Amino acid sequence: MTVLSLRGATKRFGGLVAVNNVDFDVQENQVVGLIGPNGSGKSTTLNLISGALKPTSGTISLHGSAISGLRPEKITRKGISRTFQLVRLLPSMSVEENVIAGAVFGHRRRWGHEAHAEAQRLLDRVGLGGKGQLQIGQLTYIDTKRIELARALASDPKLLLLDEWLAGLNPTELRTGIELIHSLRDEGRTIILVEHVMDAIRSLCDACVVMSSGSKIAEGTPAQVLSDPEVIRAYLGDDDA
Ligand SMILES: Nc1ncnc2c1ncn2[C@@H]1O[C@H](COP(=O)(O)OP(=O)(O)OP(=O)(O)O)[C@@H](O)[C@H]1O
Repeated sequence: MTVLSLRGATKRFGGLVAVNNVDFDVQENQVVGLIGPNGSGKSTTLNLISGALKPTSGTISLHGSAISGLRPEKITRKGISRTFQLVRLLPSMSVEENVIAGAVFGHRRRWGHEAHAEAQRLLDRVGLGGKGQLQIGQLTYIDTKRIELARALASDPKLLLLDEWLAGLNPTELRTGIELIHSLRDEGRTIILVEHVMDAIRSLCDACVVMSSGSKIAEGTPAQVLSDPEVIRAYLGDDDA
């Protein structure tokens, strides 16, 4: 079953076309990698899906209903939740309170004791068990990424958007992170990940969409797209061509 469809999705910033007429579908329970060189439009595409930005033209549908143009909180309530490339947390709140904020405002809204219990479960899940009472400023970078994931999961999303969530992790943490994403898929979630870590793309993704200069240039399994000459050219640049 198709969870998400982009048709002609386009975003202009003045004269710059950051996302140019992009089409792709994401099937239920798939992990889809959105890859491409720096500045190719991946984060902007995630922003169009999550509602942080409105498309200039084109349509984005969730389970067949258009969501393009809806406000981000409406889209979250419909079951899409995300992490940000630059971690965004509420610095004056504790770790647990940040996760509870996700539960209160999300798709599946929880309050009081239920929100607290769920926050504890999610903190355990992402490897932050016992750290719920710490302040955000006391955490390492990696732990802030873990909280972002717990906060995104607190709304019980059907579709999870991960924007370079694995960036900056050391090899051991990367293995743990990849296992964590696998386990999220195993519990029935659909995931789109923007990622530069190719080992993660190879081991996690059922399908990849490759972008370059705002356009989709390839689509297929990781093995297919990563051996596609146009994709290799886009990553390496045309200088040696
Ligand atoms: N708010 C904005 N205003 C103007 N230009 C923008 C804005 N956001 C992104 N851009 C431009 O749109 C293009 C695509 O940027 P985007 O961040 O989507 O690329 P990306 O593929 O996610 O890159 P990276 O891998 O470096 O994160 C870039 O040229 C960028 O400078």
